[in-house]
Amino acid sequence: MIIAFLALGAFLLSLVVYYRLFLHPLAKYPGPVLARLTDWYNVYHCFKGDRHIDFVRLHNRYGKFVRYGPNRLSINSAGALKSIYGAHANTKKADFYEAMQFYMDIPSTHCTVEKEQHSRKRRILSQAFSDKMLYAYEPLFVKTLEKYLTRYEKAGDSWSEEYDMNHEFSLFVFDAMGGFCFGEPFGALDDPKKADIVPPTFEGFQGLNVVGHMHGIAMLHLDSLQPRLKKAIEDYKAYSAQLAHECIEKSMKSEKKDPTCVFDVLLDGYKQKGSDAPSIPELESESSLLVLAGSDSTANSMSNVIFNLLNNPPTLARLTTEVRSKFTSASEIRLGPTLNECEYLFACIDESMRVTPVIGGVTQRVTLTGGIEIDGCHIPAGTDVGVPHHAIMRNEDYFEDPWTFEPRRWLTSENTKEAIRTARSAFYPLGLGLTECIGKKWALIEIKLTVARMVYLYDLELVIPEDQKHLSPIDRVHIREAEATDRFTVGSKGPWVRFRRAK
Ligand code: HEM
Repeated sequence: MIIAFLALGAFLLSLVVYYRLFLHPLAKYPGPVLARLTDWYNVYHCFKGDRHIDFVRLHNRYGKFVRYGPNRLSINSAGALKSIYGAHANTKKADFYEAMQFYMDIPSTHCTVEKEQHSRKRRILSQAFSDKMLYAYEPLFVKTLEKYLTRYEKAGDSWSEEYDMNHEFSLFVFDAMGGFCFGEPFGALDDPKKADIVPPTFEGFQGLNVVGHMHGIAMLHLDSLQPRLKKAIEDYKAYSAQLAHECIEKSMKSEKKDPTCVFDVLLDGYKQKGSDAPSIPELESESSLLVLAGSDSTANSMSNVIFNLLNNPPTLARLTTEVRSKFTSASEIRLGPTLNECEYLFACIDESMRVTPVIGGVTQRVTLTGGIEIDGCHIPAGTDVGVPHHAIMRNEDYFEDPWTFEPRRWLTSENTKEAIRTARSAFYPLGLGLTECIGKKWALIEIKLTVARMVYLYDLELVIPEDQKHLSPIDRVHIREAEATDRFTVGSKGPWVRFRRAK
């Protein structure tokens, strides 16, 4: 009897193997055999946290189209960006995003898959991200930034101790997100324990990346084998719900007329009780999304900018000259025309987001009825598709010397219009279309103000480990990337930096 069962099992398994390798609609696309057979390939790399590197490896080996799961395609081309994420793309978010349903009662905007529901949630959220509101949030951000930058004052004219900039920016951005979302910094700069919720939450999210690729893991409760996943997400859910509640209570009692943080705007919508008004559980869900979506991505982007600048001293020198010549005091560095004239600053930030992107893997979409065309290939309905951030932004079809940090590639005065247009067509750090990063303008404001003030006030020196001193800047990028962990956003370590008062 047992032998009959085993034989039947082996027969069915061989049918699945045969179908997936030879008859499946994606059978003609190349990829590792294991990935063409099973999503355990993805589960393994999500656990390992190296998807950002793996997609680069896969595309180097297999070319533009890679089948990285039985029903998943990664496509390394600008044409794919448009077909998959463009405003009129015949796609929606893939069921990867529904993994959150196992842990949260109400999906946030980011995890809402159905297009209509997503656009309703996004409409509500976007009121808080208008240009007018971003100006209203700036004063509190600047206050937090000023406080943060005093940390390095004590060094005076000699070099300070070394600081781990990833840790430094994590504390600062977490505080800034408190102000941005709830009108009050969380206090992590004074008491780093206040940010203790952050590291386990990101470990939890690495687990969520795993479940996203194989819902069966949560359905069969195998996720309890990774206790940190459930516990971290539950702790974070309780934490963010409490933040939302405190903010709602405060706002109900407050006489404040003009909104000064995201929650003020969302609560205005709630109080008006219109047909589109968000409910309290929805507000809680959005609050959990915003703090997370805005913290790790921005802190890592900031530490990457500082790493790239210090890893390429001539770029730091040029940026320092630009910033110190445009402003006569750090307090002048605010939003406005003078900041907008700092074109090299903007180019450095774009270039850093290109050469060291902070979103790993691919952001997955599924093709709808009728499928889509990508670069002349028909992709059938129901296929999970995406463009890998780390591969496309280092693709030499779009970027000359793709691994070199070269901000001049973005300057119209120093590159041809054609080269810039080609580079822009594959530039994708903040997403695209109707699901692009809703916080993108705010993120760029935070990074610009922070980097400009930092290089205005301080000279910075990179602490290079002894065994890396002989390496080229590009080698150091590879090392940084290999040491980073992809848990949807890519968390890097360092750089370690010394400060002294600007000379
Ligand atoms: C440099 C920092 C940032 C980067 C690189 C970044 C990148 C991205 C990307 C690529 C997406 C699309 C993700 C996907 O399709 O799954 C996204 C979505 C999102 N981001 Fe950001 N982000 C950053 C900062 C922020 C900030 C500061 C906020 C808010 C305060 C924010 C809020 C969001 C939200 C709410 C979504 C979901 C949008 C939707 O589903 O419609 N992000 N972000």
